[in-house]
Amino acid sequence: MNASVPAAPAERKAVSLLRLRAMLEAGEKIAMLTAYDAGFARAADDAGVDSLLGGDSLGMVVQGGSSTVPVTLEEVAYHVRCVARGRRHAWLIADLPFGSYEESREQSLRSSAVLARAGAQMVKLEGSWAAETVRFLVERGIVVCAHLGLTPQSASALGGYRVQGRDEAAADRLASEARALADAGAAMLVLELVPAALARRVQQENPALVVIGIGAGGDVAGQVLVLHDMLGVTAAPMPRFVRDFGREGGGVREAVRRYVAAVKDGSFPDATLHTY
Ligand SMILES: Nc1nc(=O)c2c([nH]1)NC[C@@H]1CN(c3ccc(C(=O)N[C@@H](CCC(=O)O)C(=O)O)cc3)CN21
Ligand SMILES: CC(C)C(=O)C(=O)O
Ligand SMILES: [Mg+2]
Repeated sequence: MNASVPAAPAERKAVSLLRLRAMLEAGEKIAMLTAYDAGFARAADDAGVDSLLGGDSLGMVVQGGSSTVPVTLEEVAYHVRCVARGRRHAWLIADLPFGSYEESREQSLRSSAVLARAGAQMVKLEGSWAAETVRFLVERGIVVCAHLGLTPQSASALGGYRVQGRDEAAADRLASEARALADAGAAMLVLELVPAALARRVQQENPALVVIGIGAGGDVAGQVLVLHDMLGVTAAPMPRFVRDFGREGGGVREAVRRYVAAVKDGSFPDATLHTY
């Protein structure tokens, strides 16, 4: 017997959709980050993130572009394949990039299959118009996340990276779009850059929908940030909803641990600093 040998750590189970729903029900906040390669995916997974998103934000933070619009399905699939090799526990989501799902339901299924083969467990698509596409995908066994509010693939049409759903009519419209997407079978919804009160309303009106906020306040199931932003890699100016978790040092795993802890204990996002 060797008293200095520590007990084996409790087995950490892979995060499933059921687990995410149970977290929502229990009020345990979900911590999500983007990831683009195996090394950072493993680091973030080790540090306890619940979910990883292979985001089309790769067009900005990896490729150095100024929008997500030029990103292709093949590029997302490449990065998701890398992330899938690094991930161990986190629920893996992949963005359907601009032009890969809008043409037809058939196109959306073909593109989703490419991402599923790359290792994605769920695909995410932007847009208030997408309920019928979501229904079609869900009926065929794809797990779908919708994305409303600031939808970067249509930022030009929205007038730039601006807060969405500010006035009452726009808020009501967004709330009914969220309901339609949930009714169509979306299991998750990313709400980006909307007032905290609107995000809270959407979560309350759709109690089984896992609502993940980014610049949407804290009264939702969980949070997502772009990895490069929360590590302090992205050059200023950053959106106001970002906090640099790398500033206190200790490396990537420590920074991600601080993010996960802050999401779980409700100290991120801060109601005055990070919400609109
Ligand atoms: N690195 C990076 N981080 C992101 O969060 C991100 C991307 N890239 N690319 C895709 C979209 C674009 N995003 C953005 C980009 C800029 C603002 C921004 O400048 N917002 C201002 C003003 C908003 C307003 O008041 O209307 C802010 O202060 O937050 C917000 C979201 C979020 N997404
Ligand atoms: C910021 C998140 C929600 C995203 O869609 C991305 O990183 O592409
Ligand atoms: Mg995206």
